[in-house]
Amino acid sequence: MEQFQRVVADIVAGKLPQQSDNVTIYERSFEKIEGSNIIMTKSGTEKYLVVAGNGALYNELDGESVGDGKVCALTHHNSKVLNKHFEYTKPQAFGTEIATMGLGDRLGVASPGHIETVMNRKVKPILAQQSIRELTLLNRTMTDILDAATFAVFQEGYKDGYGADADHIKLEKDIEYALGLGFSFLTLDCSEQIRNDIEGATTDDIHKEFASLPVDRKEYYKNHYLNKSFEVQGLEISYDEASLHKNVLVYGEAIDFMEHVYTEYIAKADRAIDFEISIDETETVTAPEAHFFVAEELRRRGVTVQSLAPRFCGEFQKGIDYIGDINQFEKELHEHAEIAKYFGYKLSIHSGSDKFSVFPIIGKYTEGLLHIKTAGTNWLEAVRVIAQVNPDLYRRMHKYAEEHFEETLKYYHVTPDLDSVAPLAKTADEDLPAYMDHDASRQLFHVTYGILLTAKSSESGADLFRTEFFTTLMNNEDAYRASLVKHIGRHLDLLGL
Ligand SMILES: O=C(O)[C@@H](O)[C@H](O)[C@H](O)C(=O)CO
Repeated sequence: MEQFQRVVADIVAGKLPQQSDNVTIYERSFEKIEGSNIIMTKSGTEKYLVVAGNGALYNELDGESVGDGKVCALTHHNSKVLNKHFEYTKPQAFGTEIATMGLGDRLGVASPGHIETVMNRKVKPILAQQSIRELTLLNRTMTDILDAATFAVFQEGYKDGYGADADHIKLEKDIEYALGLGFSFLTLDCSEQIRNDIEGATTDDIHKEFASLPVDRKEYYKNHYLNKSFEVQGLEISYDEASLHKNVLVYGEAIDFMEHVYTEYIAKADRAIDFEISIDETETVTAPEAHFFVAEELRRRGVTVQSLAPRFCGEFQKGIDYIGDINQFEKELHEHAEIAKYFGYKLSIHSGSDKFSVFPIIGKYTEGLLHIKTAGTNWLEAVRVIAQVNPDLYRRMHKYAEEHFEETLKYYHVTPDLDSVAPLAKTADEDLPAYMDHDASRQLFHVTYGILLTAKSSESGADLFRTEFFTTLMNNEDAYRASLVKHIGRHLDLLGL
């Protein structure tokens, strides 16, 4: 810890420490608060808070004494101390007044680049966003992602607000846990309650099942929807008996679940929560009239949502551009955007990474009433950096990903043409980064992140890639930051944000 002597001496004197060969100084983090001076630093590949003085902040941070100061690891305890003393390091809800972007960070090191990307733009960052699926595949916790966001915001001196999305939550215990941790955004995944089987049912079967519903339910739906017309910005929406019965059966249980969660958790929360309904991860494409039916039912039941994610026509596969008829997509996206505006919530786009061909359409019709989610693409930019600076590591990861790809298909729906991937053995080192520009190799890495970052040697039990991956990335932090600023910046430019 001797390398911190000068840093400590400088902040004891209230001076911004000078950069040195051994210690990187994150100048925007420097804070002087009630008798304590503090700054974020990095030595080697590890980051530390360096604090001096005699205030509460100094006394409450856990760290190793160096001179008249302390050098503090980025622990959960120290994250909560920062939250206590610096309000801007805590996540917040944004409502529907400004566009928001989910910037899922599977590594816990992307947020500084994300913060730089969104500065001075018409969008707020949801820096902490990981689904239960991602957390499970990476052996990470919700606390880990909140801590990573807290330290990144402090490091960057970013005081314009960020969010934390407990993403694709299905279980009430996870809702309680996430809200208790301080998450500001809850994405309720209703895929378990949506009746995909109705899609293939015969009209007679649908009528019979509808007829079996309680009389009062049937009367309610008939009175409010049957042969009724709703006009949404020129879009005429109506429900005959067949379409009403189908929507009631497909979405009825899901809407009950949404109402329950809103009533029991969101409405009772002690702070504003951005509540998102996710019906995107289902086989059933959300027709505009189905979107309206769900939204109108939520309105009738007094449920307020800040965003809703339909399942769009075509395919929003991970890490690659839109697949489908762009003209049909434009027609339906326009209708979905008008429905969202009619009810006053943001249209949410999941798997929003890399959908460059449809971003102008999305930006045109949502007009900023938009939430767009990315995650895996930020991991792929890290893989790109590895390919650039550590070709041997890239080659070993690429080979392992190819060997284990099939295992990921139980978690993700991707259909890469792996035969189109250039043979690794025939690819020169300088051409390795180009794999991140090819759809199939992008998807190969996109969905094998968990396998790669938790892979262990069968002999020694040591991790195969993780340690070297993070060491390489932390030794090339600026390259990763620049890659994110360029790639996510391209997303926002095309969205008009
Ligand atoms: O991979 C995941 O589970 C998440 O990134 C999830 O897909 C997220 O909701 C998303 O859509 C990010 O693009």
